[in-house]
Amino acid sequence: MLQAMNEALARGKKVLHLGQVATYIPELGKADPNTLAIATCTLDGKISQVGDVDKKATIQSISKIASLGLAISELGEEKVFSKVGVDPTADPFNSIMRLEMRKPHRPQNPLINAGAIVVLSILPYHDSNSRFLAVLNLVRKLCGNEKIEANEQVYLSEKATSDRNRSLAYFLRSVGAMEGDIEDILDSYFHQCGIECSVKDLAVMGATLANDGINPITNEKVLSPRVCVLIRALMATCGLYDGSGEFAVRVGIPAKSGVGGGIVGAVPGKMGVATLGPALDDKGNSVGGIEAMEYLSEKLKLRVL
Ligand SMILES: NC(=O)CC[C@H](N)C(=O)O
Repeated sequence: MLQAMNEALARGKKVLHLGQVATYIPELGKADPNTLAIATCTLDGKISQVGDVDKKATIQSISKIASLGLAISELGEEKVFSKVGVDPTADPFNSIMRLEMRKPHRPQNPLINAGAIVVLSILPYHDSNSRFLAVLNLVRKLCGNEKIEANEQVYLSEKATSDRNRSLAYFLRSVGAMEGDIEDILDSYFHQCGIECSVKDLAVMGATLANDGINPITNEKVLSPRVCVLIRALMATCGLYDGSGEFAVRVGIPAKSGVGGGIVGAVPGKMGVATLGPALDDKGNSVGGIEAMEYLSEKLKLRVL
């Protein structure tokens, strides 16, 4: 295992120069583009990790898995998927265009920004902080790490600059696709995107999703098997936005990326696999992470798609 991971790391490091760290959230611009780490967690709880494993990064869009899991668990799939669709998009994660063009004006899936914001708006909590704490609690359980916290600088940096997400949310409310206090809903969105994890945390999250909701480290039942089936299907089709098709062809594992540089993969019945490398391609996905996962998937025969 470790040998294959070290080879994957070397492959990934070779392409880091092709990517750039996200700068549209100013704090993310401080990340070191030359770092890359890989971790795996098997369903019998064995963790392996290589590379810059001490680095942490904010999970950004990976948090959308947790808020979706929470929403389906608390409200049921029928209610959630009456507000957001389950179809992939060929548009960037923060695109506005199709929200106006498509009728009804419903975000195409819960893993693009518009969809994730709508999902947060229907969660049965009364304010930003209680919504955020529920998502944080679920991330901690998925990762089996009670010490996970948000990086307040990254959260506040996004909050201070996120005109695009504000535009999405106010537009959605204007067409009746969501209700509520937009600034309060967005505050919990920015806060959950700022949750900070190590590559090991992400590998355990992937393993919990691969294990139908039972965390292989803590043995806690975190999500139901049905919720995990839905999340994995959406990861496979929408997890890397407009890069999802290419990722399915190259890697073949249900996965979710974030602009902090993380990618979480869930190989059903086998393992979680994660990478952390903040140099991103033009779709906001980790260049080194994709390259490393492609190698590892081939070498360890992890492909399921
Ligand atoms: N792709 C991402 O990780 C996007 C998340 C980020 N917080 C945003 O809304 O822009």
